[in-house]
Amino acid sequence: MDRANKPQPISSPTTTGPQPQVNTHKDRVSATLPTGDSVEILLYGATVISWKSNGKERLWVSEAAKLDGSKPVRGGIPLVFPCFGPPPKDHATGALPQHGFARNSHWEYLGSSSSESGPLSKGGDDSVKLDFGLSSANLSAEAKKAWGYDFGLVYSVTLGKDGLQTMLNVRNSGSTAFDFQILLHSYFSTPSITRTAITGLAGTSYVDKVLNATEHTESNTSISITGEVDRVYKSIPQDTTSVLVDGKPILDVQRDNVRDSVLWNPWIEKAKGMGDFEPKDGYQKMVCVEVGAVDGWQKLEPGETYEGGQILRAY
Ligand SMILES: O=P(O)(O)OC[C@H]1O[C@@H](O)[C@H](O)[C@@H](O)[C@@H]1O
Repeated sequence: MDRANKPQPISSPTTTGPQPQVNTHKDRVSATLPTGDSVEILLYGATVISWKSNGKERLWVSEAAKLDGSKPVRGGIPLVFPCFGPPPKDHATGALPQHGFARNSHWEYLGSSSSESGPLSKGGDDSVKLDFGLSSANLSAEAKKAWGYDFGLVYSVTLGKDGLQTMLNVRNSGSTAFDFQILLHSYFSTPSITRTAITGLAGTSYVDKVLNATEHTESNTSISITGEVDRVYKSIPQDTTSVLVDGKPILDVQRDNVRDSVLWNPWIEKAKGMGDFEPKDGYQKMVCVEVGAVDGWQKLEPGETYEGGQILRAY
């Protein structure tokens, strides 16, 4: 599929040269580059549960997160598909749980491809791409009953020396068109929420779920988080949303073929209400910037594919 404005990939994996290290375990896959940067993905939900760059963990995962497949992971990068939030009851996704079934389905590891174009000291662009698949054929009976379309998802997680790319490819493999939404529900780690700001959303309209889903326009070039935040920014003109600490960027989140983003921090009361959110003051150490296509629905005709995702760059 050709896309206008397709960002440069973080590196281009080839099949030649020595391979970065990939380890597969019963319930997860991890990869490490010669730089020491690493990524770990749980097969349950194809949830990225760790991304280390320059020696630092960049994702926040609750200490009480369930990693045993009993519920979606509270932290990392859960995948939201085919509906975001509680689905409208009169929609084809209406019988699905909040955020759909992708984050609580068992995905298949499809394999890896990697590259090493030169020594790191000379700027080699080592990268490794890990692919995960989920299709209607291996969906739980419950999810199948609630959303009976034929589909194939391939989720590609590419770790490069310059960042992490996560892309979801959706294919309609049936004979009926379907509507869907996607969202990469990334929980980023920050040393202190009071020192954190978000940029790259100015001038964008958003739905504020904390204020009865009313619509507003973002007037701040730099957004501080001083209480519960749950906003859906729509059709964002800028490509990149950044997380800053003490005024300096620690992370860029670049949208690829998706135009919306959710900004979420549960703050004190909501964190208290979530059994799997620990420590309770952990809201001070995380912020969710969730890129996706959640304003309205994407429609896929039989045989069509859609691809969208993000490139994360850490500083
Ligand atoms: O508790 P869940 O289902 O993981 O959802 C967490 C949050 O996810 C965000 O994407 C939603 O905008 C919030 O409304 C929601 O509370």
